[in-house]
Amino acid sequence: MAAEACYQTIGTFQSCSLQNNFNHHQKLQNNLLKFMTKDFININGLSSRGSYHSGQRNRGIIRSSASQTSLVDPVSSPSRSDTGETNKKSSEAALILIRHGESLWNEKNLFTGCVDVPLSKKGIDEAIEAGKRISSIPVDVIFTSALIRAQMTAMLAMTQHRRKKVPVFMHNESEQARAWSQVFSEDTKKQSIPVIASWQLNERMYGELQGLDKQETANRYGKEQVHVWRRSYDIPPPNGESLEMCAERAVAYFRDQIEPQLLLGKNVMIAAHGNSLRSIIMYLDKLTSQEVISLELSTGIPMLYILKEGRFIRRGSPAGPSEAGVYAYTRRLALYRQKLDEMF
Ligand SMILES: O=C(O)[C@H](O)COP(=O)(O)O
Repeated sequence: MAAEACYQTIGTFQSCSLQNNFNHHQKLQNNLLKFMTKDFININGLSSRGSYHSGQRNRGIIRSSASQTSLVDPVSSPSRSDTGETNKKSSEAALILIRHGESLWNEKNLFTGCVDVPLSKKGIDEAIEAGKRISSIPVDVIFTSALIRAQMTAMLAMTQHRRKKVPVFMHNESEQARAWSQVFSEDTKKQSIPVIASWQLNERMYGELQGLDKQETANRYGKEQVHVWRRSYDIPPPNGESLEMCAERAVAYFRDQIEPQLLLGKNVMIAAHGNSLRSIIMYLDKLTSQEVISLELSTGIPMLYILKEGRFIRRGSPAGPSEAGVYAYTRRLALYRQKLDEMF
């Protein structure tokens, strides 16, 4: 089916009120799954410049190797961990990436890097809005950085989640921390989402630029030099990290600690930073070092991937809590959302 007609089908699907018109929804859902096994339209996802921005509808077709065969085969059950099943290897999992909301130093246009500053009021609002946009997508475990702006973003976003599980920070920094933060109720554990903070997901360390005003720095060193420090792949700022160096730690952590969770069928949210996420997206989308330098991430915009049989398929950014189109991406997400509608 032509992409345009498929897009219109999604549009019709979105106009369907999921709560009270299940039969119509089911019929549309089946039709849509049929259509979307061929071409996938990236809704609100990558713009032509390779950036993720809110509210941008992109009718471009993104063909990934997986979507050229079947989009995502319907799976029988919603999130396995929701059904209490053991950690059996699953063929599919959702991955949500969110760059932290605006920080107080973003607001002042200061280089931040690994300096630990909180969100601004706007950043708090962005985090809550991001939470609304992913409120019906399953989350079984959250990874974040050691920096408060990413941690605040994760926690604020989860206040909007419909499943109402409680994110619980894991404290493994010492034996005593682990012992003193234990939970002794299996039921309570089932109603919790572990949050794991690691420095490997921190923003790139900006060295001697940290705390400097970006405009003043351009005035002092020249616009071109600052652009090279900010957006080259392998040239670090003075005594700081290059994107390549940031990618070495962030991608290694993703592959060692996060990807195994996804392969077990766990649905994951990562709340992190512009450059640590750019390096992870470089890995997920198999971007070259040339392609990644033009990738920009807005603060607080969630991005959805589906891991399907070992392949990451980009799904773009859910436009809003009622974005039925997101759930058309895979039957499993649609079933999860239907289960939430029944539960709450
Ligand atoms: O650390 C910072 O200053 C920002 O979060 C990211 O800055 P950049 O967009 O200049 O890499």
